[in-house]
Amino acid sequence: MSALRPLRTLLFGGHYSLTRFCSGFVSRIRYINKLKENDAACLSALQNGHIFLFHRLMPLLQCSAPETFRPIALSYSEVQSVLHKSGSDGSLLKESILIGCSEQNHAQFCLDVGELDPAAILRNCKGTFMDLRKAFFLLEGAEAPLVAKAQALLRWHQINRFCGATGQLTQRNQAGSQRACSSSSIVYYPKMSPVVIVLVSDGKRCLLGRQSSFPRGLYSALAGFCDIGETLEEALRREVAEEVGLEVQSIIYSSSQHWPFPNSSFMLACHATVSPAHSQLNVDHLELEDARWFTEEEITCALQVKAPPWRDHRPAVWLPPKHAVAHRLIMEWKEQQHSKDTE
Ligand SMILES: NC(=O)c1ccc[n+]([C@@H]2O[C@H](COP(=O)([O-])OP(=O)(O)OC[C@H]3O[C@@H](n4cnc5c(N)ncnc54)[C@H](O)[C@@H]3O)[C@@H](O)[C@H]2O)c1
Ligand SMILES: [Mg+2]
Repeated sequence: MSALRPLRTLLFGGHYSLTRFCSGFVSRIRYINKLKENDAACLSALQNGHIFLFHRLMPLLQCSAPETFRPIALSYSEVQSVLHKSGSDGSLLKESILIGCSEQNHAQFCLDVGELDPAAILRNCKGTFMDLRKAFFLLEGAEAPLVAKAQALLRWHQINRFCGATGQLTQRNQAGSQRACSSSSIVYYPKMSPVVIVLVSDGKRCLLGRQSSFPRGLYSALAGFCDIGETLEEALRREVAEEVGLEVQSIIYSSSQHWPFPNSSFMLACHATVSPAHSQLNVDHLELEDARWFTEEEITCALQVKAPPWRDHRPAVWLPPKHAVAHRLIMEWKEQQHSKDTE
């Protein structure tokens, strides 16, 4: 990395306040770790914990304010009652997966009730099952990553039921933090694919691109999966060269994010610069439908569009919503431009 940021920002990416790391944090982390290692302790925590329901990977949400939704935390006995009333014997509850621990020290779990009739479930508890692509942007700040993590873990268990070496069924531990094959002794852990995401600047403008699969008018920072054996910096330089034909001069790390779409990426977000004399784009149209330089004024204007825009509102350009790390990169760049202007 060409520049170091203050240690707190580097470690916590600015997403957390320091108060979160005072008393209670260490004990919560150790408690979660214990539940991952001790099946009996995890089962007992489940009986006193909070459970978030999903149906075929769609979270159960309740409307808390106009255009704002919250996941519903149910107790063990509430879920037991919902399952019984929906025609299940309740044994499904043991398939709950540990996702965290609340600040009030309640272990948090998720459970996919995809084999039951959703209408029967919803008759017995308030709320609605919503596609995560829609739900993610309607959730409050702290709850969106928790729901995304829960869905990622549920998906991982659904598609990793068999051992790649023996073809045998794998067995999960009670927390759902791993699956093991008794024949090969291979232990599988949930995975994220590292992706570099970069906001390139030529000093005055920033570079955004769009894929043809993006919703109309959406422009974002350049992104790409890291190849095996690459460093973050190598992946970033390669992606920028591949997608827009530019050579970056400097790289500054910003922050990171788990991104659930389409399948658990670990987004590593950076700023990079190119020389204004070498900022002519040569876009690879197999990868990107379009890439363009945007001025600060154009960014300010695009940020005024509510993201995602209403279906009948078709803005020419709009930017990733606040939960996306691309949004954070754009805001940081804008702030930096502003501080340059006032220097
Ligand atoms: N959170 C955000 O702000 C944000 C913003 C932009 C993009 N993203 C995410 O970044 C991810 C990567 O961006 P991209 O699509 O431009 O990547 P990309 O430029 O690397 O192109 C995707 C292609 O890379 C290949 N690939 C290589 N390794 C892969 C792997 N491990 N998994 C899947 N495909 C792999 C596939 O052929 C795929 O079609 C996307 O999943 C997107 O959702 C997140
Ligand atoms: Mg890309």
